[in-house]
Amino acid sequence: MFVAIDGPGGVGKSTVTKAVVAQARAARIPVHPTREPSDTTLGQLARHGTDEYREMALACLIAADRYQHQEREIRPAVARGDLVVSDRYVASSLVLQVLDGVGRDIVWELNRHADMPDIQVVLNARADVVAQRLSGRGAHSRYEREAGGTERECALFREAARFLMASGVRVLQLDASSAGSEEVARTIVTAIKEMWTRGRS
Ligand SMILES: Nc1ncnc2c1ncn2[C@@H]1O[C@H](COP(=O)(O)OP(=O)(O)O)[C@@H](O)[C@H]1O
Ligand SMILES: Cc1cn([C@H]2C[C@H](O)[C@@H](COP(=O)(O)OP(=O)(O)O)O2)c(=O)[nH]c1=O
Repeated sequence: MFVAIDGPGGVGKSTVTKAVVAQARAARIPVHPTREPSDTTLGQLARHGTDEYREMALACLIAADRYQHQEREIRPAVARGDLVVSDRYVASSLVLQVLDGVGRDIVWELNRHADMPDIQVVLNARADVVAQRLSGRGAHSRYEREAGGTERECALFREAARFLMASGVRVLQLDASSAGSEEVARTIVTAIKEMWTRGRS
């Protein structure tokens, strides 16, 4: 089973992903945590290259890393029977590459051969709350440094959630404005357990 957790920078994805992994392990589910960009050489080029690479070049670099990640890590872990939990996936491209000036149709086409997650979590929150968390943690990328970026990012994640749902993906939209990360994680793990048990009965 494959779960992706996406949302604006600073909303709490990494924190919630760690809590989901811990709670799923406590429920004796074998978990393979991962993230995108991946921790390979290609992924590091993307993660640390958002100032150097832009638009189509970055969209292709991110997609290339995603296909490599899928082939080498996600599919083998799913085949072993692990729950794969990825901090960021295609939904992030539908927002960040679009913010970067690439049309959504082109981003979607570049990602056409990417396996869709069994559950796509879109973690969102009020833009002022996200901006505050981001300033507390410090910006990690060009997108996070741009003024007014958070508001557009939050709105685009809502749009991406609708787009993915319309494309047949099971999307779980959660608001992390006032809920703590453990509470958000519990909601996600409940949805995972439901599907996990069904898949094994
Ligand atoms: N549910 C939450 N409530 C309050 N603060 C949170 C919550 N989730 C994360 N944080 C804090 O917000 C900041 C950004 O979280 P992080 O997990 O790094 O976000 P992301 O991975 O989405 O960029 C961190 O300082 C983290 O401790
Ligand atoms: C997954 C993904 C990441 N990125 C970029 C956004 C970020 O600048 C960078 C790293 O992701 P990010 O999760 O923000 O890194 P950190 O763990 O440091 O907070 O990769 C895209 O542009 N598109 C994508 O689809």
